[in-house]
Amino acid sequence: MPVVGFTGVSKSYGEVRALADLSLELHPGETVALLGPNGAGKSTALDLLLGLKNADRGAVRVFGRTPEQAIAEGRVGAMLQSGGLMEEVTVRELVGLACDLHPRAYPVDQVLAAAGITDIGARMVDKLSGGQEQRVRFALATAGANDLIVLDEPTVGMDVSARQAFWATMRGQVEEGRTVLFATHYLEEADAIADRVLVLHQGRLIADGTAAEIKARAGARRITFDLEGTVDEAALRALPHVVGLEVTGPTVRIRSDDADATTYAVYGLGLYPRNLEVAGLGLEQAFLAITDAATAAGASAAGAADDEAGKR
Ligand SMILES: Nc1ncnc2c1ncn2[C@@H]1O[C@H](COP(=O)(O)OP(=O)(O)OP(=O)(O)O)[C@@H](O)[C@H]1O
Repeated sequence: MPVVGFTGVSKSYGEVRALADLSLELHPGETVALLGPNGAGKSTALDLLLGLKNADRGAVRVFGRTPEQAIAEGRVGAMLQSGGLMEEVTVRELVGLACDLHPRAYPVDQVLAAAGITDIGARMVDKLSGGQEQRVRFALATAGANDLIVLDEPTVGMDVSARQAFWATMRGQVEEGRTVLFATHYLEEADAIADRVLVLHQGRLIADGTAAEIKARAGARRITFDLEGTVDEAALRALPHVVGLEVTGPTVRIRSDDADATTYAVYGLGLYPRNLEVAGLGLEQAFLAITDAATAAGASAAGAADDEAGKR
């Protein structure tokens, strides 16, 4: 049974369509990054998964149950961006409360230690720095033995060492067999941590695979070299497998989905490229390439629809 199942899920806020016919499954033990530009629908998807909002159409299942049932059974822990922490309590009291409420709670001291906040246990919650507050949220999400942990931009506001400690703790959770789903704008985190990456764009799933697969799909490699004399952009653009071209003075940057064939063809033009480098695209560049292509496809589909409407 999948840990999470979205089947044909749509959700709108008035005129704004946040999710459009979204279907996906998460499997036990996966660490999944949910990526997408601002407004892509990530938080909406997580809110539906946690039963905080209802879908207009389609079904959301968590361990084969409704989100509310799965949460009531203590199978899901969540760390969200929104919502303030309770005031006028200490960190230890707040985490203790979360442990009291959890059907499968860990001892408070263990939760505090795992989140790296033992030393601020006596501090009032409303006196914390942004990064400390994030760690407290993390402690609340891991107060008990959850099978699924859902994190919305978990490391925002954390410094470098807090981030490293956070992900080390999460790795420990995954090693114990938990499934982790996290939304993020930090693509290097997705690349380093996730074994599966989902890309949402305008409420639709436009990519689903390992980071390596997504990089490969995005037009894979970047070829950079310098040329002497005038650069014939049209000739370079017409080379086989070129999916992007950028020329700055003597420097040519080509994005190619077959770097070997493109490089061979550069020599075939009788050119002598200097300082030649071939490098893989990073996940960030791949993400931009995929989402830009989806935006362009959406715009041309809208344009075609307008043309059709114009003909009528
Ligand atoms: N309560 C709401 N009322 C009206 N529109 C909303 C509401 N919540 C979200 N939206 C809209 O729905 C769309 C999806 O929003 P959502 O917050 O799910 O995106 P996101 O991918 O999490 O974005 P971000 O990366 O900026 O956090 C956006 O266009 C947003 O403006």
